[in-house]
Amino acid sequence: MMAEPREMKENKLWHRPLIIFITVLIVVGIIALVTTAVVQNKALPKKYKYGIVLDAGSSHTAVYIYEWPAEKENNTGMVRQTHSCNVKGKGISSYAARVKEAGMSLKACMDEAKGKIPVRRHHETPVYLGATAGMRLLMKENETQSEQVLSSVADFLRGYPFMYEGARIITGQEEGAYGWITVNYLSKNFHQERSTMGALDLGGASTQITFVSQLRVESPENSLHFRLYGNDYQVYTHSFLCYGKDQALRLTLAQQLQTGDRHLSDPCFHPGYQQEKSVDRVFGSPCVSTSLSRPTYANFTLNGTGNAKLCQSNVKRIFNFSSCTWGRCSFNGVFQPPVEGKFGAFSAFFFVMNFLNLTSSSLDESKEKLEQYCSKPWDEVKQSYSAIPEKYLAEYCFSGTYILALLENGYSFTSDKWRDIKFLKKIGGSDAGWTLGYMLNLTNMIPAEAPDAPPLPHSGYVSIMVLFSLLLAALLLLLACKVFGRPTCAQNKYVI
Ligand SMILES: O=P(O)(O)OP(=O)(O)OP(=O)(O)OC[C@H]1O[C@@H](n2cnc3c(O)ncnc32)[C@H](O)[C@@H]1O
Ligand SMILES: [Ca+2]
Repeated sequence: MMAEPREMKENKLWHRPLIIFITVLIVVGIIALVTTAVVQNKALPKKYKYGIVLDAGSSHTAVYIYEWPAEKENNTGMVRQTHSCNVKGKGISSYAARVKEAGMSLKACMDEAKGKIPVRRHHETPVYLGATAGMRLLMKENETQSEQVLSSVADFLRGYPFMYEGARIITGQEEGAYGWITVNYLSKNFHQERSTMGALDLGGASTQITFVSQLRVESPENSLHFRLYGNDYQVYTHSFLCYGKDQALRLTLAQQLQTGDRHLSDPCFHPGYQQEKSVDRVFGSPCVSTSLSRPTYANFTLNGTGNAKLCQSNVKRIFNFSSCTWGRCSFNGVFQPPVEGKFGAFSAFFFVMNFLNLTSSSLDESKEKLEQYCSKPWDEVKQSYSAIPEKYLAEYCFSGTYILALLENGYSFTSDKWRDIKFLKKIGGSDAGWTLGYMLNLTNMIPAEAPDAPPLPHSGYVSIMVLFSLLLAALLLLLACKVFGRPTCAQNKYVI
């Protein structure tokens, strides 16, 4: 080995601290880089937000509590139902004659909501009340009473520590649209290219049908346009007031009472079923056409005969198929394009079809099973289902027949299209219904454009940062070795 010239040796001596300094600087830099990346991207402790929606239906009121992670509120599918409470008693429209009590009827469920939502979130939790067909009917009958009922519930809700956001009657169009948004949001159908699902809702006083139609929606009142998460949707919707299952029963009974006989043989009720009913209950409804003549007697006796075929022909009479001024109609002169795609059928569609065990039957099978069920003697039925309230039990034969007639004859779900209907109550733990869609819309949680997603998941981002930092360190060390030629660098030790 040749001796190094003296000058070179001196130069290398001052190199040592410089190299150490640079190396320390690089190491500190890398540590800072990695730490920043980790701290910056560390999953923050989840902060939840809450929302309350009261569904003031014709038959009853339900209170729903929703929850979502605050930082992800614009992502589809993040909001979920955490709690629901059924208000005891009937719907708010039944308080027309004692309006002061309407608000108080909500107390138990609202107190429960107070306990379910963390106290520190109360003041920022919005509360919405939406009333549907029962209140729409009361509004027609007696506007003052309907306003009084609404102000009674509004005043009561204002007394809670939540953020009161209004109590109003929603339109049938809104009810259909928000039901459609709910089922598709919960099914995560607004993602990219997934096709949407139609929504079928059967209440006590109205029923809604909503679906995406490729065919032009001829009537403007049935046409909705949405841009959600970057996609455009042309949606058909219609709400039939008076065609919920309770009002449909009244319409059917009123038709049958036209014979003038106080003894009504009704094929929609089980053989052996007998009940004294009030004429006023039937004809007092604003749904019962004034063109029908009202019997002079106060009560009539309903005798069940249990014949689903006859029941079906009675039920069909409440639909008017004779006039249509559009290209095609469902019934009562209402425009409807042919049904398209899959459908989710919820509320009473589910309660009834689930009870009758028809949720996965074909149309023909459903008709057959229903005939058998309706023909069962009432005593036998009562014995077999002693846990079910008589009010519901007595009406399943009628309700099942009505549902089949509405879907097949009303909306034209043929045997092959029948398979596209899924009877459901919940989707991933949240109830199907208009309430979630209503809240998502009012809190601006459904953006028109898709939110920017981070290009990498958190773990991937950190891994890449660490890998690149190490690579950078190795390169810099190598560079340092080349430049300063220290003996610590393996190859250089022998070269120099
Ligand atoms: O939409 P609107 O028309 O305002 O009415 P609603 O919201 O009160 O209607 P629901 O979906 O709550 O209920 C629809 C109907 O189903 C009935 N119902 C509820 N639970 C039921 C069950 O378990 N079995 C049978 N019927 C049921 C209820 O009495 C109504 O007649
Ligand atoms: Ca409803």
